[in-house]
Amino acid sequence: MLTIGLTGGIATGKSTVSALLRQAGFPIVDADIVAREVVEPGTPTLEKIKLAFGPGIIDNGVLDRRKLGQIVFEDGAQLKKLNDIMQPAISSAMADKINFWRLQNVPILVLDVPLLFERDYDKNKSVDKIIVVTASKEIQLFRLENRDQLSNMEARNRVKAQLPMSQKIARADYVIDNNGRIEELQEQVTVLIKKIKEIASTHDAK
Ligand SMILES: CC(C)(COP(=O)(O)OP(=O)(O)OC[C@H]1O[C@@H](n2cnc3c(N)ncnc32)[C@H](O)[C@@H]1O)[C@@H](O)C(=O)NCCC(=O)NCCS
Ligand SMILES: Nc1ncnc2c1ncn2[C@@H]1O[C@H](COP(=O)(O)OP(=O)(O)OP(=O)(O)O)[C@@H](O)[C@H]1O
Repeated sequence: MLTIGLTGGIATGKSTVSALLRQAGFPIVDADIVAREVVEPGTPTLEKIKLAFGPGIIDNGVLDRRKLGQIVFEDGAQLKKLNDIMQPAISSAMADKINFWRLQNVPILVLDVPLLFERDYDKNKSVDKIIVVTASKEIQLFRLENRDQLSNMEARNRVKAQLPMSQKIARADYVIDNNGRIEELQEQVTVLIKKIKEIASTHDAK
């Protein structure tokens, strides 16, 4: 199985690329979805978050993501506290999902992981090739503010919580430039899909 890591800066367009790869028939494991699943009502991870951040963070049994986001992205110590709780649960659920697809004998698997480098997916041989989706800081902030209804400062804090884009680009096998129109993004993804299929056809079964 050829495992492709898909990452980039926040709001640079990973989910948009991921949707195109899914349309091409590639199975996807999405770390943002996993991160939501592990805090569903009644989970032990949600209970830990309640203990750490107080009962006000839960509304009718459901995690108040907006409130928690406001707390953690403006205070590094709070973000670390959340990461320490979430990381083991996310990493174990990710491993289960990857294993599921391995057992299905799929030739290609895409891991959509915003924090791929921050969580060392590149170091422990979890991925064979890495795609980084990039956009200028201005475009990134503009898309983030609009998509998540954040102030400029809130958006900047979220960008700052991740490894700088230049370091992600330096560690990429393929870089997708998403500064332009969606059509231009689609063209780059089409070329990449062809390349990935070629590599998968010669990749050793693992
Ligand atoms: C703080 C939370 C509740 C805010 O929820 P919200 O719905 O506003 O954002 P969402 O989860 O959709 O994440 C949006 C983007 O924020 C970035 N992001 C999320 N968590 C983190 C983090 N811990 N550090 C840096 N960036 C992060 C990612 O680029 C992600 O794609 C949520 O992001 C969360 O639970 N984060 C911790 C879990 C985690 O590490 N997720 C990333 C998986 S790789
Ligand atoms: N080429 C583009 N032109 C205009 N808008 C775009 C383009 N690409 C993506 N967008 C929009 O920008 C926003 C961010 O894109 P997307 O959600 O795909 O980013 P992401 O990298 O997955 O973000 P996150 O890190 O938060 O998961 C979305 O609202 C999306 O519709």
